[in-house]
Amino acid sequence: MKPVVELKNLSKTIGSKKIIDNLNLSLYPGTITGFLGPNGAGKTTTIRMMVGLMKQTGGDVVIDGVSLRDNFEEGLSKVGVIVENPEMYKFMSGYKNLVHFARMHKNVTKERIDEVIRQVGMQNRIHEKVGTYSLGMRQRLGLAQALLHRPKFLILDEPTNGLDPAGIREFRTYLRQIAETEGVAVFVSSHMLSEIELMCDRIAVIQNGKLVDIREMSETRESFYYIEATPVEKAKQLLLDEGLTVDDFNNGLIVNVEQQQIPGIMRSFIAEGLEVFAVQPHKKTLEDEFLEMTGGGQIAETYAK
Ligand SMILES: Nc1ncnc2c1ncn2[C@@H]1O[C@H](COP(=O)(O)OP(=O)(O)OP(=O)(O)O)[C@@H](O)[C@H]1O
Repeated sequence: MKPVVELKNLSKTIGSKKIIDNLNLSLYPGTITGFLGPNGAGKTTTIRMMVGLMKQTGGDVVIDGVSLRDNFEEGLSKVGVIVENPEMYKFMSGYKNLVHFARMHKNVTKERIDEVIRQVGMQNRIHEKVGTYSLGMRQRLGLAQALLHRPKFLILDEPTNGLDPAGIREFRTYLRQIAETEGVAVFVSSHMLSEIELMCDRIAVIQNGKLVDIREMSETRESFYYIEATPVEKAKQLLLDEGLTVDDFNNGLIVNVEQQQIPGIMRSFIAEGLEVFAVQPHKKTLEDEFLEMTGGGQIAETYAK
């Protein structure tokens, strides 16, 4: 599939500090890519360069074949942006706001305005004043606004900040439908790993200005089991002797092992006089994986918020 957006050796140096270091990343139509990284990793700087708010010191951003370095305005005309709290006129209806924003672009028809309203499920409330909308509705109106000019690429920075779980779910559902029907490449930066896990098809992880991982969410994760047996030290040693990777977890152990190996392990435990209390599959969350990729530590605290 041809990418809609390509970051090509994108770099940003401020003073003597390399904040973004040769970033290469492609985003594809109809695909939602999450952008993760600990505080200070360089997400905001990358996004600012992708939407033309900051100039790169090296490399390029290419959107639908158009280089931001060479054809800045044409490239930017293909981008739709949603920031945390979209600016709306509260005293005007949602509809009038959209009409107002439509004037900022060429060729946005009345039919297109009606279409984006349907896409975000706002038909019933669109003629009411924005001041009466919930945060979730304002966010969806922001999404409609960003879509007016049929962007090829939609970028969302912390899109669900402040939304309640129902609002988050609604936003996610609409975003998914829009990515598919409009064929836009979506790029979402968020601190909420559980949300990224539900919303995205793939994730890109940045740390110290470098891309450290890109992976598909559908990629099968490795198989882990939680095993609780006493004495735990003896159990751990037996597993290590088998050449398995073992971590302490609560009162037991997390073991990287395939299901078919479990009966053999249980037989050896019993032969060695161990008492087994629990054996159950252990699903690693994106958070577990993220902390492993980026080294945990202070990052764990950052993400515990
Ligand atoms: N104008 C600047 N001058 C010097 N350093 C800067 C400047 N802007 C950003 N930085 C540094 O660049 C690094 C990346 O910052 P950036 O805001 O892009 O990170 P981030 O991943 O968005 O972090 P957060 O999750 O905290 O928002 C940080 O170390 C920051 O201190």
